[in-house]
Amino acid sequence: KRQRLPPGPRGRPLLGHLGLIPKVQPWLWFTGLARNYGEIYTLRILGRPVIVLNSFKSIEEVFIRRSNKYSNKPRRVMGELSGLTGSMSFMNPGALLRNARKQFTLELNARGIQRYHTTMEDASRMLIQDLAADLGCSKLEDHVNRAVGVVSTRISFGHSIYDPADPVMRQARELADYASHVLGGAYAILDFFPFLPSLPDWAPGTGLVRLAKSWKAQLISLADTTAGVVQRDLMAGSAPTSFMSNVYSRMHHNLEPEEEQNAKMIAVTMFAGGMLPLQSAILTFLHAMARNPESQKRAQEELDSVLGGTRLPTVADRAALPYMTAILAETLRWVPVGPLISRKALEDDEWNGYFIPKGTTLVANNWAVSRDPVMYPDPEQWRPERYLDKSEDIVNPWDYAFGYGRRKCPGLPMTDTLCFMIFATVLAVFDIKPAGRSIKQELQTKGAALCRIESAECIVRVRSPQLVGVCKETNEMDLAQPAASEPEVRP
Ligand code: HEM
Repeated sequence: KRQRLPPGPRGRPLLGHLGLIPKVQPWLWFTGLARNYGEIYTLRILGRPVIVLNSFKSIEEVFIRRSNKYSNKPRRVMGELSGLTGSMSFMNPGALLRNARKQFTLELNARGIQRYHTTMEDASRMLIQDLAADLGCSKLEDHVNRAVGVVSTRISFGHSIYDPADPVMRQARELADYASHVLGGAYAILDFFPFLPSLPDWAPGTGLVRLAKSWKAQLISLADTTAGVVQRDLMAGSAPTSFMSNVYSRMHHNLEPEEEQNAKMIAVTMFAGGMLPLQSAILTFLHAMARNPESQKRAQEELDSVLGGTRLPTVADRAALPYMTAILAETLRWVPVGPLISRKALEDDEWNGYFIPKGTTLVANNWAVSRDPVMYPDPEQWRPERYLDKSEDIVNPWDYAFGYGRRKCPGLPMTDTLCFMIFATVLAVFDIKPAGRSIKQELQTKGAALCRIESAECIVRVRSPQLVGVCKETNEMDLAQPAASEPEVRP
């Protein structure tokens, strides 16, 4: 019997489903289709198949068990034109990606990240100070960006940038935002008509090419600026430990120009690439706490029982705070930062009685996984307890929220520790409350390749003035210096 693609909804003549996929919260549309067409279905875009996988089991079988065939990314011409193919998320498997992931992981695996624990604890305290000075949370996103930025820049090139309006931070945030739109297919017209870039400048559609060139210039300037800072510090003999300083020191400054260029791109990815997902997770947490006072109270009781209300949490307290870890798991599930993850089939394949032609785009619908009512009863409800009840057959959100197989997010260990520190410190010091009288019941999300809640809608009230005082003792000088207690773990 001739094998076929998974069945799916009918599209329009020629266009297929092009134009039918909503620009706002597309993950809801993809998930809605799964209710009618089952956990695997096919869409068509201009005649090309797109297979959507909507269950953890099917994604695991394809993206993880067959990751040798499904680790390629769909082509993004706009990414190529703007130089983004030098950053990991846009690379295809090969020596360049292998090397980038190896270097990244060497710096930020669970052991490597220990060198930055103190920086993370200090950044959490800085966030407390910012919130204490703005209890109405009128500049909440700035405060979150500052805390995340301080850690990301410190790890990547050794300097903590405190001002969210700093040009380097602004450029990095803009670039990250642009990259997430490219990944999310905002400029897909170039993928379907890849000849557009070779048309003369005056031709319609070529404005995108000029736009790509300006982003490329911004990317190069950012990479050169940060590497320049590290070189200056090394010359002065005062370079704090960081990814970039470690690369230069390890290679005794004998880097080939191409190796140096690759390392610079990894450094930029390390701080710019992580900022938006971290920001999303922290805002989700604050929003969830504001609308779930019972859950907040339980977490605070757990914190008080361990800290006695007299000291701030540290990374070492993690094992004694299982409910805090459950809150982090529920944050990753409730608003999955990467709701739709794409791959391209490397070769013709057969799976589950279906034929998958070479070049087919496959989409892992992480939103659908997070809403699976069998794994997560009442999936729209915020319920961290679900991870503590060992009798429930439950998939750990760490197994999908960070992606799959050979492309799984290398920022996981950093996220895990930083989010834990920030969540625990905020709850030890503040009560989080809704910003208005009531809070919208329906969860509103926004974004492209990266998803986040529309608005955190919260304010804070000090529950421990004593701990706010402890946070004030952390000053910016402490953050700027490598802490003496940071262990040296590099081989
Ligand atoms: C809440 C935090 C985060 C979440 C939920 C998250 C999620 C993801 C997801 C879903 C992917 C796609 C994986 C795939 O294609 O299978 C990814 C890739 C990636 N993430 Fe994260 N991420 C987070 C934080 C970070 C941080 C802090 C960094 C940097 C320090 C980072 C760096 C990267 C990189 C470089 C890739 C590309 C990997 C590749 O394509 O090989 N992420 N992340």
